[in-house]
Amino acid sequence: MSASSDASAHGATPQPLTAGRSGPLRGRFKPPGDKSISHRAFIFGLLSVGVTDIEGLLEGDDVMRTGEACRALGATLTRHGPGRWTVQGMGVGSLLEPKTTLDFGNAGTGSRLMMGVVGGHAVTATFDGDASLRKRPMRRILDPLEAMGARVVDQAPGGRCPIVLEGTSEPLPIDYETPVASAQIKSAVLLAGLNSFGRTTVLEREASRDHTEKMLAHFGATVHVAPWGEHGRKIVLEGRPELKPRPVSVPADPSSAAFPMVAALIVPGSEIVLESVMMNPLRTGLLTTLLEMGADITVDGRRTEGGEDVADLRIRASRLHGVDVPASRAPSMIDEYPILAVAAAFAAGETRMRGLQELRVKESDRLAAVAAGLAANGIRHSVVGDDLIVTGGPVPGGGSVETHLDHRIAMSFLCLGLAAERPVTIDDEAMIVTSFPTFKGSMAGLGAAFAQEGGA
Ligand SMILES: O=C(O)C1=C[C@@H](OP(=O)(O)O)[C@@H](O)[C@H](O)C1
Ligand SMILES: C=C(OP(=O)(O)O)C(=O)O
Repeated sequence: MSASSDASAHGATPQPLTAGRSGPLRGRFKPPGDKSISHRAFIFGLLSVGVTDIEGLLEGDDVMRTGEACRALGATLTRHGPGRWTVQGMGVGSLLEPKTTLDFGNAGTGSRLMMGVVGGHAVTATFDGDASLRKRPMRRILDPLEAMGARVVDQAPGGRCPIVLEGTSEPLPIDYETPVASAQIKSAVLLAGLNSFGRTTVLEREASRDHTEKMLAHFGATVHVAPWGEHGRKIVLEGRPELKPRPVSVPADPSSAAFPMVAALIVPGSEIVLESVMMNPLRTGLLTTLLEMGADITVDGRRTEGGEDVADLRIRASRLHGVDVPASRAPSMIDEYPILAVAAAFAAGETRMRGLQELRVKESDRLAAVAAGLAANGIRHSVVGDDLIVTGGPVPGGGSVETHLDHRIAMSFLCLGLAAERPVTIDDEAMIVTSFPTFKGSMAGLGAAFAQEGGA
């Protein structure tokens, strides 16, 4: 049960990749489907009776692992074309016991949301994943699930995967205040609460992404969301709804859009358009921050697609300046700090990113991984408590970056290399498939080519 070393933890030879100085980026494309909504599309398909149609699904490894888990719990998943899937569901209360371990690979969201599903059903399942997932804290999910009546049969030290979870056929309705702003904790509790005879309440001090609440309502559950405290929310779910299949159209992922967006800002002469990017206000913290930094980004054609606001973003290379990013903004851009640090490296003056403690428990310790990557490339920075401070200026580059099985570290430092003085190499590109499998092709379409080792 011990974690293997990072470099070979996905069972394959590491694949280094190098990014050198690029000419101007030009062109337009629609980033891939949102990862959060794609996981949930499969899960809500499983929990509905009948056939759910999905379009625009992100076919990244993380989401495919969730799909496999849905199959193991009884759903029939069929692919009809790129991003087009149907799920023949089982319904709340009617899941099958999985015969094999649910292997979630690199996926925190998939594993944690599915723990909620299993915890609220009369099934026992084993949860596991790669060396990165095995390091991530799961007590934050298991604690509320135990309060609802689920039982942890086995767990690795510190409440980590592999975990054997025995769910309950009648989860107790609870009122639960999440200890950190986390859509994964909130979602696990709500998904477990679906099979409860009572009302499940989740309280969060800072609002986190609200895709689960929106999709619960879309699939026919009764869910009330109200403001709570200064920035928080109270979510109340009535248990035992019969979820009805509803079509899901997955909008483009703002967390994936972030990479070409920052690349276009820092590579001189660039001008690109990113089409139909989701503008859910609980996901747009990076856009807000980049605009404050002086980014030339125009938001055109605001419209609604699949229940979410979307827009086309026109991004032109810009002279950025440093800003102070408040901790209260973190939930709306939690996955975007590595690429914001890259933007900050090219901005005049200091950028202070406050309150990044949750970055320490992502696919890697992102605070440490970003700091190491900045150091390797000659960028002035410091970590003070949970704040990251980056001082922009000429970016020497020339560094080798350890990605620690973290897709966002990999893509961020490749983008850095496109505008640095010397090429930047990452130790392994393999994890990029978890969230943005078409990253290299999309970037190449804009004119940014990366080179395998020896081919630079
Ligand atoms: O619910 C989700 O889909 C996600 C929630 C966030 O995690 P936390 O809830 O742990 O902050 C985020 O980092 C992750 O990429 C996706
Ligand atoms: C944190 C992330 O994902 P997850 O928690 O699902 O592994 C991410 O995609 O940046």
